[in-house]
Amino acid sequence: MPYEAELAHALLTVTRATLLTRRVFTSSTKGTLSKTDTSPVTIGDFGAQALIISSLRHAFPNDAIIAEEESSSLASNPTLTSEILSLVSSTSLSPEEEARLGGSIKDESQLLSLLDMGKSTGGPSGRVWALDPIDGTKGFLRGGQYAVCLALIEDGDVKVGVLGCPNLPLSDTAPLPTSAPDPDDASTGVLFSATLGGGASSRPLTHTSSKPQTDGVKTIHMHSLQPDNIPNATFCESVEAAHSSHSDSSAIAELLHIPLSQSVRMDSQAKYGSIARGAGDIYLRLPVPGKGYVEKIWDHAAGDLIVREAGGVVTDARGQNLDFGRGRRLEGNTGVVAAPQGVHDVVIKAVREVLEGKKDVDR
Ligand SMILES: Nc1ncnc2c1ncn2[C@@H]1O[C@H](COP(=O)(O)O)[C@@H](OP(=O)(O)O)[C@H]1O
Ligand SMILES: [Mg+2]
Ligand SMILES: [Mg+2]
Ligand SMILES: [Mg+2]
Repeated sequence: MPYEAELAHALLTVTRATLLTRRVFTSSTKGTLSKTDTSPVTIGDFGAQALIISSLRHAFPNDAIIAEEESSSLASNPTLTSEILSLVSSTSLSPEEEARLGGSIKDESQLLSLLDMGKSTGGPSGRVWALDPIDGTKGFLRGGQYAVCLALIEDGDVKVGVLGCPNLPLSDTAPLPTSAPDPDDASTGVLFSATLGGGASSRPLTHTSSKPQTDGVKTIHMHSLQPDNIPNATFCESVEAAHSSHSDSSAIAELLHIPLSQSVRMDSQAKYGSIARGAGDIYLRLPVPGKGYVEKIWDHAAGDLIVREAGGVVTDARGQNLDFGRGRRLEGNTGVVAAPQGVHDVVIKAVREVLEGKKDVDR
């Protein structure tokens, strides 16, 4: 299977990092800092990023890396740096698995330099890994959903995608969660993955060295929805109204005769994983008027491939494919609309009607 080695590595390194973030999630102090753009970052984000970059440098030393965080956000904070080092030093993987990932991080200076190895500018050619160590940091802090996200992009196309979603139900048939997860619940925690042309899968996040990662793997599919059934569809969107316009999504739902009670708000790329396994149908991310925000590739690369491999279509709000070959951001796109193949056209038509109807007013 093409990209077998990359997928196996991505699954293991995302597992190790997600288990680290789970330890921070359940701890009372998360070492939260505010970045220059006022968005939050925690010792969980830094720890997961350092561990994943360290393993990628070990296994694929010639590949470029684009990652969200950088050491300057730590603002030379020695207390937090040493907390992160102790966090990355404790592992629940076996010695063999640790060896596959290149082992642990030695000291603070190695930790800081690893954090800064994700500054590639990307572009249309070559191999680049896109890493979001915690997507949905606000959800992570609120006790909601978050995801550890890693994708391999080659010549602008996503070839491998893995999402670690520790707070989603393990069961593919469980409904979209609407309340805060119970981190002690053994039926919580799932990994989603896909390779281009190889389909999409889910598997339990619960990891012990005696339980290989091939245990419990299931192929996942989106619901096969047809236009007549759209009023029965569930849609999901960001919890944060600043990240996706809630008023536009309500107008679109109304146009499609989808009751608002069928909308679920959740943080992170857990939305992509959820619709890919049929625990929801449509993901809307609608540009907030007047902001001119350009989406980051690490917020979408893994989820885009997982949904497409599960039988869905992912485009921006104008119906264009997401273009991951334009650098660190999705410079050619605005918003995201993901839906099953049978209804994506109809959803885009409604999205365009609502967004273009207000074009002269506020965008
Ligand atoms: N104004 C904005 N519009 C859209 N997305 C935004 C945004 N400001 C921040 N984001 C992104 O939204 C991501 C979270 O998405 P969601 O709202 O679906 O959970 C954040 O990822 P991080 O949490 O990794 O920083 C961040 O990159
Ligand atoms: Mg962030
Ligand atoms: Mg993110
Ligand atoms: Mg993040």
